[in-house]
Amino acid sequence: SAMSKEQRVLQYVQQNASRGDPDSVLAAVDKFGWETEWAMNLGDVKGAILDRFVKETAPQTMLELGTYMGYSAIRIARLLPETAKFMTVEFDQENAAVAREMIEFAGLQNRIIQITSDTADVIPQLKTKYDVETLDMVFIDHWKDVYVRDIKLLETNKLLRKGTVVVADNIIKPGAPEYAEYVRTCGKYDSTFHESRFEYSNDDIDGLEKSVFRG
Ligand SMILES: Cc1ncccc1-c1cc(O)c2nc[nH]c(=O)c2c1
Ligand SMILES: [Mg+2]
Repeated sequence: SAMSKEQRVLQYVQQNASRGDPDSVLAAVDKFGWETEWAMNLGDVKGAILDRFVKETAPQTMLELGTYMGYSAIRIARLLPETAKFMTVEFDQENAAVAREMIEFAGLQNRIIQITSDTADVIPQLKTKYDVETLDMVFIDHWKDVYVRDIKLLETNKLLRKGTVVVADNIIKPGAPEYAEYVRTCGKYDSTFHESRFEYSNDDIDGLEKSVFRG
């Protein structure tokens, strides 16, 4: 059967990037996104903002909700030390399969723990099954309608500590208004909005919310 868009991006990466070179993989995905087919990767513009947050935080324990094709997982993992523990969770099996190959091509499979499951099931298991004490950083980029559900799950499962940095994509497009309202008004976070551009767009606005847990 015909390839999916995600498989077309993976093929383009395998034919145009250098194996074991994460930056060349990111560049190939972004070139495809700008020039050939739009896809919901974080992208180069918002990606540069996330890079800065990851470098500033230097997390030893990191969680990503929403792997998709693995673009942001590669973006994050390329900045982490070998000793860091980084888990990424994806519900869709087909996307997870593409991500696994993309991450392997980038040579980062030893630095990323890929979990194919529902985040609502994984979050309560992180302490027992994945030996997590607390998280230093979280990147939320799965489905806007479950952002609030999942950050509350992180809270009730005692996975956040004073200073944990939670970053969320798509605050403007498609928009996560309930999430923005929650983190900005619940009193548990110091939250800032970082305006940017929607992925592979010169015109559309989007942005990342960065919320530091007060403990
Ligand atoms: C797909 C789409 N169409 C129009 C507007 C925005 C989106 C869009 C963009 C993203 O960055 C997404 N990230 C994670 N999960 C999503 O569902 C998602 C959806
Ligand atoms: Mg997104």
